[in-house]
Amino acid sequence: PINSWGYGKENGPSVWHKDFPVAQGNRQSPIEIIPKQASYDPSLQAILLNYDHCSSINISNNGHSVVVDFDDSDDRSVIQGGPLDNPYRLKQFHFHWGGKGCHGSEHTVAGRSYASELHLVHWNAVKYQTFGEAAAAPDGLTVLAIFLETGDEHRWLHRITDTLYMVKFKGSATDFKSFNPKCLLPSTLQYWTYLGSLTTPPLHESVIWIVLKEPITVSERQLGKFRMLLATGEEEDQRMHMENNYRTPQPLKDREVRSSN
Ligand SMILES: Cc1ccnc(S(N)(=O)=O)n1
Ligand SMILES: [Zn+2]
Repeated sequence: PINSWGYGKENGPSVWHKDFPVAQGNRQSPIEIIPKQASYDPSLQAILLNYDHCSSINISNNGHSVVVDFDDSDDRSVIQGGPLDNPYRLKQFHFHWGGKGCHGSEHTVAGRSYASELHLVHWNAVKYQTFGEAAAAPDGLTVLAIFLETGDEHRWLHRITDTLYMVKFKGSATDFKSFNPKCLLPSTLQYWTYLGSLTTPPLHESVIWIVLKEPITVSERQLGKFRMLLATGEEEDQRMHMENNYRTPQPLKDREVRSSN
């Protein structure tokens, strides 16, 4: 059935096109970013994140990733500037990661992949009434992508990794209030931007991607806690760890990648 997609051999990215033909479309994500081929665009503005009154609601395991949802009933948490024509509201953030070693990110940079990638998903509430409507529109969403590399412990990520045991099973959720994702940003907000898609089904071609150049550093121990999450529910007897939940780079086709600097 259409909702059984995953990252396994039988239901992974190589067969998603059967249920979601747009998987073979002209603006799919992720992509390999080749810095030397990106064009510096002086008209690109700085990214502005107004997350100060953000209100996270809960953290949950949807079987594909771990997701922190936000109250998007008003413009309290928005991203603006950069390539965007208007503010976009923060809806949720989630992660993609590997099994071990340095694979796990979705976007790659000149062939190099990172251990993980954080996606902050925002929607255009100026032009569209609901997230669902925006998710189907070519300028409906913007996702801020942040690379995670392994090294020293991240001083704030523990607030997330310490709760992961409570959402071990697919379908589990727990309260997760007043978490401001600004603490997960790198020190500079230089970025690449291009037009792409959701990287998981339904793969809608509705995302203005903003990929930060500077990764954040997390420890192997912190990353290991993500790998303890299960892609299976508490009632299922075949336990499957949630790891390698990333799609590999898709054809760039007729797109350009712009650089902020
Ligand atoms: C909300 C949502 C759904 C599907 N895929 C994504 S992603 N991985 O492109 O950010 N986000
Ligand atoms: Zn994602």
